[in-house]
Parts: sequence; C-alpha cells; structure tokens
Amino acid sequence: MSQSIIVVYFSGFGHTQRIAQAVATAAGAQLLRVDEAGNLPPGGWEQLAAADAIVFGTPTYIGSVSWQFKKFIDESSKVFSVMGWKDKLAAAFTNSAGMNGDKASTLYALFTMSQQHGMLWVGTGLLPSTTKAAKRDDINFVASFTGLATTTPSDASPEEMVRGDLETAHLFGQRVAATLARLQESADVA
Ligand SMILES: Cc1cc2nc3c(=O)[nH]c(=O)nc-3n(C[C@H](O)[C@H](O)[C@H](O)COP(=O)(O)O)c2cc1C
Repeated sequence: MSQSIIVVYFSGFGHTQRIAQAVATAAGAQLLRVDEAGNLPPGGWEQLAAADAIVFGTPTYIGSVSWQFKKFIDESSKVFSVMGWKDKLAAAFTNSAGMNGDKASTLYALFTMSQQHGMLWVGTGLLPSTTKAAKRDDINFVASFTGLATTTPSDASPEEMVRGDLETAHLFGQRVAATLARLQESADVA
C-alpha cells in the first residue's frame, strides 16, 4: 500500500525548515509550509486530510510553538470537530537556540494537540548520547524522546546547522515512515 506523509511546519528564519527538509527526505514525505501569516497554501487542508501521517514542526519561540503554528493548530479545531485526523500517525519536531530552551514545552503542546485529534504518536525511539565521551555531532545529543529536538546557536545560519542534528532528523523521518509501513502491513494482513 502506498503511504502519504506530510511534514507541516513553520520556520521564521530557515532553521526549522532545514530540519523539516531532512525529516521529509528520509520519510519520503511532502512538505507543507505554514506561511508568515499562519496560513497554509491553497489545498493544504485537503492534503492533510488525505495523509496517513502528519509530522508537525515549529521553532520554539518563548518556550512554545510560534504564533503562526499556533494559529494553524487552532484552525485545526474544524478538523477536530469531525475527528478528521483520528488514527493518523502524528510526530513532531522543534528547533531552538538553547540546548534546553524549553523545547519540551513545545513538543508536549504538539503531543497534546495530537491526542485531542485522536492521532497515534510516534516518538524518536533513539538512544541519547549522554556519556562522558559524547560529542555534539552524535545522534540524539539533545536526548529527546517525545519528539525530535534540535539546537542551533542563535548566530548560526541554516547552512551551519549541526550535522548530528540533521542525521538525527533523518533517522526520525525514517522511523515515522517505517512505523507507518508496519501499521499498514498489519492492516493488510487483518
Ligand atoms: C521570538 C523568538 C523567541 C525565541 N524563544 C526561544 C526560546 O524560548 N528558547 C530557545 O532556546 N530559543 C528561542 N529562540 C531562538 C529560536 O528558537 C532559534 O533561533 C531557531 O533556530 C529559530 O528557528 P527558525 O529559523 O526556524 O525560525 C527564539 C527566537 C525568537 C525569534
């Protein structure tokens, strides 16, 4: 069975967009950008309705989702009212400047949103790199499990983003696609 995965994201300055691209490439997903006014392009809601999995991505701004992404989330209440995303897979990522930066607040907000929609959550499933020998370029150096968390120094361009974070994004995208494939295989057998 073919699978349709959408990575819907907002990015103010291009950093979260780079993560979105890495996740989408690895997942074989389409990208859908929430614009500066918090709107989807024409046909965006229909694309989401047709998807089997939706990966949500936003920078962390003042400890939570950007207002543009929050507007998109609030507008999804129309979908909620008919349980339009029920049983689709959901996953999320966020990028911020601080190693902690309260990224977890953003991921929990997205998790809560997904559960209100009745979606099925996929975490990172990646071991963290937490030993004395840990290096910044290691996989899941940020040690996030609920969703993908990446860190970009506040003065770094999108081109200067950490290679290990981009590789972690790649593995995360692969996990979403593999989870969806397993779910669809079980549905085919049943
Ligand atoms: C309005 C605003 C608020 C921010 N708040 C936080 C924050 O709470 N925690 C953090 O670690 N970084 C914070 N940052 C830094 C951004 O998360 C960081 O620059 C990120 O890479 C921006 O991603 P983008 O280029 O996709 O917009 C903030 C940046 C802005 C512009």
